[in-house]
Amino acid sequence: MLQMSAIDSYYGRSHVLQGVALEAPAGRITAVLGRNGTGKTTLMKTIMGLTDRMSGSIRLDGTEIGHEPTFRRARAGIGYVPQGREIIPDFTIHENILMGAFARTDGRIEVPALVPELFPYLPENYDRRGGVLSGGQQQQLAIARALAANPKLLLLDEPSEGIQPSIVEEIHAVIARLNREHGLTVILVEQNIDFVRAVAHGFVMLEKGRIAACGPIETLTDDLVHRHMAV
Ligand SMILES: Nc1ncnc2c1ncn2[C@@H]1O[C@H](COP(=O)(O)OP(=O)(O)OP(=O)(O)O)[C@@H](O)[C@H]1O
Repeated sequence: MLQMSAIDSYYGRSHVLQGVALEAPAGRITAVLGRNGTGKTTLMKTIMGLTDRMSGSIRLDGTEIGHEPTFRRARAGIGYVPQGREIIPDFTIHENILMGAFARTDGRIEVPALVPELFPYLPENYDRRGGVLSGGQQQQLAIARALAANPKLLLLDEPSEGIQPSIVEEIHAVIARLNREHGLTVILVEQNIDFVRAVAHGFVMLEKGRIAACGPIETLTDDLVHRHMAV
């Protein structure tokens, strides 16, 4: 589905990703791991075209998209749930979800059928403003907004960050369902190794902007986790 090779990515003069390669096969969950500040969010932003500059190749189903503007990447089928969620606080739940639908190519500005099924809270509270929701509700909303674009590849940047544990489990269950029942390909930045081992098929481990290790999830050893993730 997505193949990145020889990726260098920059913010101004800051050279963050250095020679990164990643393969996210269709129908699979690929986890992006590593310590804070090592470039995980930059990797997601690079896929969306949101860093200042990059070189290298990003192919989506064989088509080079690495030099396309962000909106074309969204239209090509990449949904993005950013770190911190970036909900528009003054927009209602309904309006926030519909924002995602503008990336659809068929012009259907509507809430996808999947949303009430996965997140019943959202349609029951369409008129509430995004800014008054809890962290967990905002995360649900951010995922619903990404789904409204009908993506084939979903990028999730630390979806459990800053959310109370009981809600984290719900979010994790939704991610597993989106992949297993709905066939969505996922790239997931996640610190919870137990969850990663339970749902992911493959991983890349970043260290200071480079790939320190990658492979099938069975090869994510405790040693690798301790070496590259322990503080
Ligand atoms: N907008 C920016 N301008 C300049 N440097 C940035 C910018 N955003 C991030 N960086 C730098 O790039 C490096 C990688 O940051 P990034 O946010 O990708 O890491 P991360 O692995 O996602 O960390 P975290 O888990 O804390 O989110 C860090 O050194 C950070 O300071």
